[in-house]
Amino acid sequence: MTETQPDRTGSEPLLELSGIGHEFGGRPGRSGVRAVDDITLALSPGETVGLVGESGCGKSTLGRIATRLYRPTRGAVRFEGKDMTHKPKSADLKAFRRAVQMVFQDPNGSLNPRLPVGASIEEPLRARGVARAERRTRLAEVLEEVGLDTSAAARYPHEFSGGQRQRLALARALAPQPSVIVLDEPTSALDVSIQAQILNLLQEIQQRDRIAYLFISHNLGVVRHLSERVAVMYLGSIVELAPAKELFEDPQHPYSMALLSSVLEPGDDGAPGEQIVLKGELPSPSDIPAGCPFSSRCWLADDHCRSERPALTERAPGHLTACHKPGSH
Ligand SMILES: Nc1ncnc2c1ncn2[C@@H]1O[C@H](COP(=O)(O)OP(=O)(O)OP(=O)(O)O)[C@@H](O)[C@H]1O
Repeated sequence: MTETQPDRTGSEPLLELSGIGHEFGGRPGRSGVRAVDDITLALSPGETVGLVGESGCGKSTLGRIATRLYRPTRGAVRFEGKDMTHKPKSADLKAFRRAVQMVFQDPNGSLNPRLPVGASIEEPLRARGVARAERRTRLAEVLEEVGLDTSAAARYPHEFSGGQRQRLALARALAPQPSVIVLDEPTSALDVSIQAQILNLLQEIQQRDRIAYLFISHNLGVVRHLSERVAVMYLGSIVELAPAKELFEDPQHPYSMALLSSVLEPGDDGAPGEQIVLKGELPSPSDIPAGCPFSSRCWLADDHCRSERPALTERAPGHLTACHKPGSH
């Protein structure tokens, strides 16, 4: 799709993904798993964009492409207007790697079990040649920012609880003073009460430092609470992108309606909303249906839907839907 993404703040987007496609295991003459298919999405300073969709729809792959942990098979990642995909200048790529960080569901991936956590948090700074004294100052600052005592730096990962370890992973991501953090299910492995603490912390940090978040989560309630905009993914594509409130109150794509029906609030009459149970299996990403990818499970689908893929189109300000029959029930 080619639409320019609406910008909440009116400022230049910080991070732009345009026409991103990604295949795993493709070989010349043989297509592989199409994990991400033609995604365009932009993040502005200080905003949170939620990314939701069933397991396997490509959320993590897109998150990894946004941080350039993966190089996309197609399309471009731009940071502050500069292309980071096709032979970027090494100074630009270095600035990008500092400014765009990722926090994973499992904090253990960011913390070396054999090193005191302070060393793991300082590591991204050391890699950039930041002097020792400055690293130490920054380490103390980020530990304080995530609500831990500076004495934590000398202890080892196994000495901390799961919630504390996620605070430490966040401290490591914050150390280089990023402007974007991709959060991939950052609280899913934690107890509910600890989840709330980490989510509050993320909000505090964002308000203070104006960091943009790409927030990947299965927890629709949390996504609604944290995000300004939400993108709904199905089989590697964005099928709907809208301001969070609008999406949750009035989803236009049948897939969004089904997905969000699990968290519907009671209607005006107090009766619970109707839950939509999708029929059929999620197709394999290596065998995406012709026409609309959702047509094989959509109760509204007709021949047109099965033959022509609907483009993601802006139908109301900031509200884009890829459906031939948006808003139909
Ligand atoms: N390294 C890989 N090699 C091959 N296929 C992969 C790889 N990583 C992901 N995939 C496939 O790409 C598709 C998208 O996976 P991805 O992990 O991005 O989805 P997801 O929406 O993040 O899922 P979940 O919510 O379960 O984390 C899936 O079909 C998955 O099996």
